[in-house]
Amino acid sequence: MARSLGRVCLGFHRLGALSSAPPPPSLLTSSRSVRTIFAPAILGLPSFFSKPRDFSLPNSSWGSEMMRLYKHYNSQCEVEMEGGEKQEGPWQRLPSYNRFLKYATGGVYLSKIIQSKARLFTRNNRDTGATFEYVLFFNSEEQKCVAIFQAGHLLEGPPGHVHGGAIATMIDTVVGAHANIVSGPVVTANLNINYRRPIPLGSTLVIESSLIKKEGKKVFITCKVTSSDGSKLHTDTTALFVSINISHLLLGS
Ligand SMILES: CCCCCCCC/C=C\CCCCCCCC(=O)SCCNC(=O)CCNC(=O)[C@H](O)C(C)(C)COP(=O)(O)OP(=O)(O)OC[C@H]1O[C@@H](n2cnc3c(N)ncnc32)[C@H](O)[C@@H]1OP(=O)(O)O
Repeated sequence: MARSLGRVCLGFHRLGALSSAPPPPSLLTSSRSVRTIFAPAILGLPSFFSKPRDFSLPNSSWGSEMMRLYKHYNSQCEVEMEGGEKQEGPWQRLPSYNRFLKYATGGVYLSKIIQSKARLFTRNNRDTGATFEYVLFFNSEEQKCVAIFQAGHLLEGPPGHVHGGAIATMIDTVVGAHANIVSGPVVTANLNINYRRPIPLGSTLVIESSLIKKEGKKVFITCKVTSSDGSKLHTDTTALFVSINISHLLLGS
């Protein structure tokens, strides 16, 4: 698949955090790169706006495995050419904010308080390291998405181990981001997870998704959760996403 296609932006995270009106649908499926779309000049924003926090950057709760894997993929986001010139590498780190679209209501009545306080489920804990610590990378040539995930102590299900719903949340996040990059706005229609081995709390995991096929409105993706060294398979998943019209989320149908 053409590389430019994979350089699809998730720029509306940023837009949603800063703008007072929903971005035009054309921006949501733009094929411009994350780096390009995030430039304040393109958004027409004055430079005095403070940047919203990007949760996918390292913080003090990240353990050595999390940091090792982060550096491994991050170092491949930009490569140095002969002569010292820098170029985009095979991987792209996807920034992550805690709200995509500030004024999306899903087409139903939401009170002003709910609208203003709504936050992305996986990015809503102020106690860093307690729940979902993760960073996503995308490789457009290989059509793969990889998340490095450190499972915090508040995600307990079976004693000492991660709750299956928390694992499903992370899988949905990775395959959802992947499907969105491939196809624009989508929702999960089916998520089929085989839980093979329990995951100890505090573990660092690699979640890797691969595109199987696109068929009209449908996107089929598979996903594996493994230990950080790849030696243990914790889950394998097949997922189906279906394209939606973004205006349904913004305005209702
Ligand atoms: C969300 C907006 C996008 C923003 C994403 C930003 C990404 C940012 C990056 C990262 C961060 C986080 C990322 C998180 C991601 C999380 C995603 C979620 O959790 S989404 C919430 C849970 N999902 C729902 O609530 C869906 C509820 N269901 C529906 O809305 C509908 O049922 C829908 C749209 C899935 C299907 O609606 P119909 O059935 O009216 O659509 P028809 O056009 O008839 O179906 C299209 C094709 O799909 C098949 N299909 C539909 N549902 C199926 C199913 N469950 N199993 C098998 N096939 C199914 C149908 O048979 C049809 O196939 P044929 O074209 O005829 O071949």
